[in-house]
Amino acid sequence: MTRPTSHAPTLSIPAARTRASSTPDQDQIRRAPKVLLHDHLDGGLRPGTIVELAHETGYQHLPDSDPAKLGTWFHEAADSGSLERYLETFSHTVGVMQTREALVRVAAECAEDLAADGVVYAEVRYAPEQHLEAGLTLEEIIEAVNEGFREGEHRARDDGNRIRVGALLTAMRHAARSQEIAELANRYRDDGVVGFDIAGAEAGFPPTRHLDAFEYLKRENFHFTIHAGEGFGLPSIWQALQWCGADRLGHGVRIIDDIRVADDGSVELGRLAAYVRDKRIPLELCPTSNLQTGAADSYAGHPIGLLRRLGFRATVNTDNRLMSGTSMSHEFEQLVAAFDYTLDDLLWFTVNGMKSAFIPFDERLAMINEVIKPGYAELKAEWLFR
Ligand SMILES: O=c1[nH]cnc2c1ncn2[C@@H]1O[C@H](CO)[C@@H](O)[C@H]1O
Ligand SMILES: [Zn+2]
Repeated sequence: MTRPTSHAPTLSIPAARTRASSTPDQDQIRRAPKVLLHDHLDGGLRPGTIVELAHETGYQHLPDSDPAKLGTWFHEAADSGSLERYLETFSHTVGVMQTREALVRVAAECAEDLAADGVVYAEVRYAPEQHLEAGLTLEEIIEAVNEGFREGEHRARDDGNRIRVGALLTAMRHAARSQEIAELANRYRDDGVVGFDIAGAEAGFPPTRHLDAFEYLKRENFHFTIHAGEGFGLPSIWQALQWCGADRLGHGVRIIDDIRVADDGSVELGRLAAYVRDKRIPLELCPTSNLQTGAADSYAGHPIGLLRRLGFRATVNTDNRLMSGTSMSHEFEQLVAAFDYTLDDLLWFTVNGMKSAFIPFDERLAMINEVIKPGYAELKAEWLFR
């Protein structure tokens, strides 16, 4: 009697696991479904569009009229190490975004560009009060941007890319229009606007200056995020959460100041950091932008590595694609290079982003289960067909 030869079928299992979770390449990162919660409309224009709009609208102050050189100018000027100087560059983008046509175009191209980069859900913010110079009303501005987003979504679909874009209305923290902008955000909540934000220089302009606006939004059961913990540290984060009641933190990267890592590698969270982690407060982290404004030194040294390990609700974002010469794919590429992240890590950040979005829960869940997870599952199986 011959005994059947025994094979070792388990051999292929660890190999499959290793390959499925190996380092994603550039093309996979681009095709991976991505979620973007923190992107400024006036920080993401195509350089060629700025040049054309400047010509059409008579804007005379551009530092360069060659699109490639202009793109480089933005990147270099924003690379100053200071948030205040970084923000000065916005005068040129805001300068060419003063007409209805310009706003529609910029918003449409924004949606198209994000979709081409594999972003499936984005919340894009801008400050309506900065687009009043040529006589548009705040309502006309909001409607023009909404129209542009819808147009961009359609054009993306024609190109085979699916994206959904919601607007966040920002009030400038040095100004005094936050109540008015908050009311407008609430008024347009069923028409393209998903939340509210404050932005601009942080030091010297604490979020409590705008407490009325935040309390109003809370009474209306609406959503808001607050730029905090970028140009200023823990007190700003604390106010944003405990006085103003922010749903998310724009950046929030300086929460790292409340985390102590001992020489033996043990980690201790201060009360605020523990609150942020335990209450699952989403952090809209923007690595490249932080390098430019001095909030972090290098990708490898960026707090996102530790925050991810500690299980904070960390999300990855672009902030300003033009000023930072970045995209969601570029942010992910840098993190993969710095932290050796796998597709599973990128999926984790993406699901965190979608969980933290301001659209209804059932829609977030459907995005996660029907778009994001299947997208990553497909990428993870690709090695089988190579
Ligand atoms: O990272 C940032 N921190 C604070 N403010 C910002 C940042 N990026 C852009 N803005 C400001 O937000 C306005 C509306 O989009 C921009 O005009 C810019 O002044
Ligand atoms: Zn920002």
